[in-house]
Amino acid sequence: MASIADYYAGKNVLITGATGFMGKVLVEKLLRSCPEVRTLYLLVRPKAGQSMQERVSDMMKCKLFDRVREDNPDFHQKIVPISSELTQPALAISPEDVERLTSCVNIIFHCAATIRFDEPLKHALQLNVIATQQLLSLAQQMHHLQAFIHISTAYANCNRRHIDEIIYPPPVEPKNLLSAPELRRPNTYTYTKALAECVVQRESSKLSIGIIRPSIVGASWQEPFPGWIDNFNGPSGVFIAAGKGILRTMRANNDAVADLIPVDVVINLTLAAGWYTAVHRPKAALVYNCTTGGINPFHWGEIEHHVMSSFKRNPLEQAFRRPNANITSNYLMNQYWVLVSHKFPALIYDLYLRLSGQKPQMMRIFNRLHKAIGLLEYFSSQDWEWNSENMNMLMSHLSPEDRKTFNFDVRQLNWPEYIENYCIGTKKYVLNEDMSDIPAARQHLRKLRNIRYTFNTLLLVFIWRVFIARSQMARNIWYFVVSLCFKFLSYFRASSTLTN
Ligand SMILES: CCCCCCCCCCCCCCCC(=O)SCCNC(=O)CCNC(=O)[C@H](O)C(C)(C)COP(=O)(O)OP(=O)(O)OC[C@H]1O[C@@H](n2cnc3c(N)ncnc32)[C@H](O)[C@@H]1OP(=O)(O)O
Ligand SMILES: NC(=O)C1=CN([C@@H]2O[C@H](COP(=O)(O)OP(=O)(O)OC[C@H]3O[C@@H](n4cnc5c(N)ncnc54)[C@H](OP(=O)(O)O)[C@@H]3O)[C@@H](O)[C@H]2O)C=CC1
Repeated sequence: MASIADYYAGKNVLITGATGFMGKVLVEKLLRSCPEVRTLYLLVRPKAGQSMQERVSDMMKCKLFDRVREDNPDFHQKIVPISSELTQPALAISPEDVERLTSCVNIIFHCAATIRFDEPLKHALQLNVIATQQLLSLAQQMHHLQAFIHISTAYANCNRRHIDEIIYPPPVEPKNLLSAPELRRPNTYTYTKALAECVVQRESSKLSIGIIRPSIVGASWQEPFPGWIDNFNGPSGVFIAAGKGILRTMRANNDAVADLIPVDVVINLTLAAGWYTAVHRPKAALVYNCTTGGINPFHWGEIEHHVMSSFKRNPLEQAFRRPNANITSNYLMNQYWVLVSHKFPALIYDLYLRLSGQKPQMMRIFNRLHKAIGLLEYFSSQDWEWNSENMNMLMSHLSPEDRKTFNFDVRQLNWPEYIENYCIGTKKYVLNEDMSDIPAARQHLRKLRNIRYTFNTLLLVFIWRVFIARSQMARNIWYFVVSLCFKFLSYFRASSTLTN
């Protein structure tokens, strides 16, 4: 049977969401590991004053593409951007482009979505559900289509604790969408992704379909290099906030499984699923839960430990305080620490800014942080069990060579090493900080530690003085402790003179 790279040779691939985090990694891996692929058609919209061509050429200049550039400096010739706004009727693709796509596309990867948890329901439905439906209609007009791969999320059915690789009944009948009385999901994102799965499944008698359900997608594990990440989504923003010493507390369950999955693992599985769907043409849509928890579990408490230790060794520049975040599942405890470790220092710092004639900003930053972590806590406070039989089945169909090139065997993942590279990745690729500045960043942390020691000592002395002045008992304790110290010191001196 043809290897994965052999299968993609000469194929025309259509990708939505190629400018996003996962889409970029998909484009890069296809170009690097399937160098004979014919053309990648990317559905892109103009954005922020840039045309779609400018956006795609900027994307190809990014460091992620360094290895591809080395192997094939002309790789951009394989990329054809197609103008498309997915929320518009017929995806706003011109008739000429429709003609072109329907005549040649062999495989579709549908990655585009809004992943914001606070997206207004109407827009989330428009993009995650209705655009998916429209893309499926376009797919049905394609004469040579062999597979349609839809990227969903492992949390589409987060109202269940155990999640099989099946499509569950939708939270509401998709055609009654806008009159739905309640979400029955923590946010509009998971709700609309569940509906999208249902919409996709309904076309599975007409198309060969695969559905990939990744859990929390994190930085790359191995490819194209360890630690690549380019956004603040999910845990990345939390890690950065903790590394900067801003985030000191968060509600999470230490013992719950932290189901992170590296982006390169998801993309390798996606490409392998594309190959399997096209070659084996399964009768029903196959769902692949792409998770780590059941195979190589790691917990939020362990993540906290390794993130803190990594940022102490490789500090971020200009940290607000020394990294020292603690997670707790106790609501009251968390509220206490929010008050003491977030709001109080923010208040003092803003006061300092005001007094020095600058604009106060710390409280505003903390309010935004609290909004963001408030939306994530649902996922860090409980755990789920995902069945991953289809992932194992797919692995068993790969040749030994493909298992190496398209590795998605997370049993080999060494978590402490992965988290270290992840934290360094946020520093290098999200914050664009230079590794050569680490000695200065360490020096800054030492300065912060000394400020904290001085502040704590002054505070202690102040409290003690106030206490001693008011209570006879406190004075007695004080004299007792001081005389004990003197006795201990003189005993220590005497014994050291004797031994000399
Ligand atoms: C050590 C501790 C260990 C414990 C650690 C526990 C981790 C527990 C993770 C669970 C994770 C579950 C994940 C579910 C699994 C999916 O299904 S994955 C899909 C994941 N989707 C997301 O993560 C999206 C969540 N984000 C959102 O919904 C919105 O961004 C938020 C959080 C509501 C914020 O909205 P907003 O205030 O309007 O801000 P937004 O426009 O997004 O961004 C404004 C600016 O802030 C930046 N920013 C955004 N978010 C952040 C952030 N978190 N921090 C800093 N800056 C940020 C943006 O880059 C942007 O910068 P500029 O472009 O203005 O320069
Ligand atoms: N990140 C994660 O942790 C997880 C992600 N997923 C799923 O993986 C997929 C990719 O996620 P990720 O890469 O992280 O998301 P990103 O937000 O990074 O990328 C989203 C992509 O969709 C495109 N897009 C959004 N709106 C439109 C529109 N109206 N018209 C055309 N294109 C549009 C964006 O284009 P533009 O650049 O123009 O905005 C971008 O390319 C999604 O389906 C998501 O649900 C699943 C589980 C976890």
